[in-house]
Amino acid sequence: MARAKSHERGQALDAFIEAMPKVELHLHIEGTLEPESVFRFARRNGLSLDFDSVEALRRAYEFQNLQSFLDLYNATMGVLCTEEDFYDLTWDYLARVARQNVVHTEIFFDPQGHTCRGIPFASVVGGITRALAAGQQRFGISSRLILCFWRHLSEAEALATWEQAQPHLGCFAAVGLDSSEVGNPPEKFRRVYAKARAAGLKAVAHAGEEGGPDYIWGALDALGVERIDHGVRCLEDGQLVERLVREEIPLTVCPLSNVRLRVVKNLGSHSLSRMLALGLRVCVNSDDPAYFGGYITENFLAVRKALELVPAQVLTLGRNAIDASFLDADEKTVLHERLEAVAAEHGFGLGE
Ligand code: HPA
Ligand SMILES: [Zn+2]
Repeated sequence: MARAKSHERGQALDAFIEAMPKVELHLHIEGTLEPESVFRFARRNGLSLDFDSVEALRRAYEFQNLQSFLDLYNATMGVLCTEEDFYDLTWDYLARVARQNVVHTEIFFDPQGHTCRGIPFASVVGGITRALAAGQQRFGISSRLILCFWRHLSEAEALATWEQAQPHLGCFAAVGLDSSEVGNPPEKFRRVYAKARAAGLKAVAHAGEEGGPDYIWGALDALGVERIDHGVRCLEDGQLVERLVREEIPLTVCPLSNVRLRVVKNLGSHSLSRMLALGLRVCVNSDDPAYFGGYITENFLAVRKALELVPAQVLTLGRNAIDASFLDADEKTVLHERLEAVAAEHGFGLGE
């Protein structure tokens, strides 16, 4: 009887999760490259692949750690060649998450993964930004674009990328830092981040995914970031947790990614609930959904079930994402009102 009741409550919360207007803040657009699209882009660009079928490629989506994922991710993005490819990739993502009620998304892209193959910077940015504008028109999804530096490359290469970005600065809300974390600490990118912040961009960085708490301290102190991407390893350092809580630094947590990259053993042992209880500003995101088994709704549904989240926790995650976004205050107010309205319709009112 008690079990039936709790099953019903779970189902009601899942219905709310599906309907909830969602904000995504940690999404690599190249990580939305579904196996079918890898083949479609390869075909139209006359490229051959190391895999002879979509199924064979999907079977390769089995990772031991961050690096084994990055090796495949960096290789498959090689099918993206033309502005049209970047447009289609971004459009496909927006069309898919429109069905998941995503209302705002802040998207990373990795320019160095393309310019290193001779693809013009302008083709990459042009295709993505045209699709984002079309997505706003067609689906009402607002967006921001975040230029990421690959941290396994040198500081000089990041500075050269920053120079290439100059004609397009109006397209970017922020700079970010991704790729192989351990051995490539934030301090390596102090100067390029200083330039980006001086140009009026905001700053975020992946830190505390595979790297320890030092990488989070470094991102805050050397790079001046406003958000930490992942950040789950902050729990190993009480003083750091205190600071993140006190300074209200958002952490863009990606549960399915953490499982697939073996940052955590399984979802049931994920620290998301603990982080919420500590007052950390966590939100739920998909990272590289084509590779990790789910977009934002699947991430929410999976943690709801594995961690037995209650409505108040789901609402806090939704509210945190709105607050952590780079939208202005009026835009945030509108999204909060939309979220609370849908929550009320589902019987999960304010104060839950
Ligand atoms: O989760 C990630 N970590 C680091 N680099 C990445 N590039 C795409 N996804 C990731
Ligand atoms: Zn990421």
